Amino acid sequence: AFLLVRSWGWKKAMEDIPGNLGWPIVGESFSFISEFGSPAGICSFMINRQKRFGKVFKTSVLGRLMVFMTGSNAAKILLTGKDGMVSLNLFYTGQQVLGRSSLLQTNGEAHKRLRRLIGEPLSMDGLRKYFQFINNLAIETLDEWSGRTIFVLDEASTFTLKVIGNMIMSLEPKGEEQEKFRDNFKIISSCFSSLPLNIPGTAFYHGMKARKRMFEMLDSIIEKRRSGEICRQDFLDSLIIKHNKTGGGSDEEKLTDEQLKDNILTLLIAGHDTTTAALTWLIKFLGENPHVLEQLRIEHQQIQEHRKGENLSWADVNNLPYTAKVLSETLRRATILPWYSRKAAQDFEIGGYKIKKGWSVNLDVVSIHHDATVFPEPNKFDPSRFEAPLRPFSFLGFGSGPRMCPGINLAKLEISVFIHHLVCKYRWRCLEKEDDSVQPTLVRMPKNKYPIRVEAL
Ligand code: HEM
Repeated sequence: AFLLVRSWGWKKAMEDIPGNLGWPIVGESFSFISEFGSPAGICSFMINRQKRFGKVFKTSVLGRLMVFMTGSNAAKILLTGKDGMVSLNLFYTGQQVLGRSSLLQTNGEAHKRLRRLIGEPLSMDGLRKYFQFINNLAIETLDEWSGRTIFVLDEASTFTLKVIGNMIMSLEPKGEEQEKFRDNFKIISSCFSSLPLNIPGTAFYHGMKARKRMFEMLDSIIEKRRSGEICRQDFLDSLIIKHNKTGGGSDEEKLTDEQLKDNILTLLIAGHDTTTAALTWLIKFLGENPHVLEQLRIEHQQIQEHRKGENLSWADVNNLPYTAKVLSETLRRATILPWYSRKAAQDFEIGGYKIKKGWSVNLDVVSIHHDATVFPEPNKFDPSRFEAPLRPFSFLGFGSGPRMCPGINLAKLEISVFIHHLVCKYRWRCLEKEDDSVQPTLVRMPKNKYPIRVEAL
């Protein structure tokens, strides 16, 4: 009765917001699910409603009343608004998969504390020790591409999973443990956007089973680390040694086993698909824009000439101005996370619209990244847009504010190293005609997985 009364009250409060709340209870869930599979993927639902109602509209999906809005003012309020005004909004499946202690499900002081603990090993200093592993893995991976036809998306996925598996828990890139880790991770990741039906046969059911297996694997690794049987200087060790509840020191800085495991899974999920998608789009955009590829190649070949055949160094990777612009333009043009979702924790107002506590508010980032007043000819791939400083909140590739991506340095490192070896040693041609269709997933990725034929230069 409470839910019905509340829902009726909200519907009334939403009267001034354009849009359609669909059928009672199910709302517009069926359209949302069916439009997922269209060429524009998850964005299709939003774009179609914007055509009918404008950039601000309401809807109801999977039992949630939602408002979509866009613009730098809305971005500023939603992403950096005063403490406790909004929280991150995950669908039920995401909440169950990541666990209640996940960074994505904590707010306020608890969130700040977790960010601090996680942020340390992901800082530039903390990442330095993984550079050699990433460099060697990029060289090996690309060696295997040469003379073959490959799907970039699949290969990028294997590369980024090996990097993050090694960084977090020193997993070897080959072998039985890597295979098991990969299989479980794939099942968990694909259930993330599935329907919340936990019954045998469904993706969600398989995902939760795979999560259990992944946690058993983590338990056994944590046990070995604690007993001193194995000691590695990786992400897991840094959290176990400094922050585990069984160790000494103040409890303020400690993590329970549940927090440890939920957050390792959170980093895997949040860091894998995003970096895979970014690397794949970047290679695709380079293939479609030969003049950008040429300019990028010059930046990387200059490093090679300068080092006279010696390997890429840590200092080189941190000084790649054109590569940084190419990555930003990739994230703008592809906008791999099309909207950032928040739940109002109190009543507030944006652009004259009254938002009530409990509503979901989605910030449409696609429109922000394609605003022709900031990015003329928005569909053109042009890294020179990032030469001059941009208006605040006009580029949100890694988000902004307290929830800004903590994996930004790792993502940039992986992508820069990989691209260095790719453009210095190889050329490639796409085996299909240009197509911007995307997969039916939350993170936007090319539908055709970008099939290419690779040759040594
Ligand atoms: C190119 C690759 C990546 C992109 C484009 C990306 C993008 C983003 C964006 C836009 C957000 C903020 C979303 C929001 O405000 O709702 C975010 C948050 C997050 N990202 Fe990334 N990310 C990338 C790589 C990574 C990596 C490698 C990791 C981990 C190792 C990671 C971990 C996270 C986590 C844990 C959050 C949540 C932060 C919080 O709630 O405080 N990301 N990412």
